[in-house]
Amino acid sequence: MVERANRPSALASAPASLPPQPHVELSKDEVTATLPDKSSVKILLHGATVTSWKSASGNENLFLSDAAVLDGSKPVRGGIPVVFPVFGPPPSDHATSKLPQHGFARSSKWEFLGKSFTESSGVKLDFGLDNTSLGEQAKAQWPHAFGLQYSVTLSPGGELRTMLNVRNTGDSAWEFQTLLHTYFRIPSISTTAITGLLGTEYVDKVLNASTYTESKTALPITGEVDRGWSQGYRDMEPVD
Ligand SMILES: O=P(O)(O)OC[C@H]1O[C@@H](O)[C@H](O)[C@@H](O)[C@@H]1O
Repeated sequence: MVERANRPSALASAPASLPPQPHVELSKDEVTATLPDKSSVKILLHGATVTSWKSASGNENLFLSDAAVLDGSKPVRGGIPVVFPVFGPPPSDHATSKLPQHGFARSSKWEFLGKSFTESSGVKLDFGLDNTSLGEQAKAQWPHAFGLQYSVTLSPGGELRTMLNVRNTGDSAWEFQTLLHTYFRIPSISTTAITGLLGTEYVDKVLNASTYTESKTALPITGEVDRGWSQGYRDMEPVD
């Protein structure tokens, strides 16, 4: 055998093992992703509702009612319901008027479009819903062509990002409202207050839907509160 002058050197040996990867599990009804640091997220295909978001310590960040129904027969009470194409009860003189409160996205079965690993060693889970996959009732109540893509990204350290992309895939314009209606879990309601609302106007649904101006720097929650703040929030954050 003749020895070649420019014989390629042997490839550097592959690392013994890859660093730990995010683990994604898909069942008939839900998708669960767990990162190597043990932070995790769980999404029900019904409504693409995030029902659990845990930090690496195992701490749950979302509230899910003990009475929540997860079999697809009702919207989920808790987690992050996706509100589309109308928020609240639809106005009677609007194209959404026949829809149920908060629209149909939270009551529809979404498709899991796939997972991708992010540069920061996190994982992005994509879900889709379009008019062709809606139930007959919803199609009749809101006959527009649309495509929704909802991305839920979990990053090391347990940071969660959610992004909803709305496309009009038809020929005529339509109006919509949307909201990621997040239910945060808090350690104790009696030690929680909301800051950043001083001077802003709100509609109080508990008090005949009248409009008021917030007069407190830190708003404690001492009873039932159901309010919609229509102005921009200023550094709003719950404190305890
Ligand atoms: O009971 P639903 O339809 O899930 O809505 C939950 C809540 O949604 C909020 O946006 C409304 O202000 C509340 O009045 C309502 O209770």
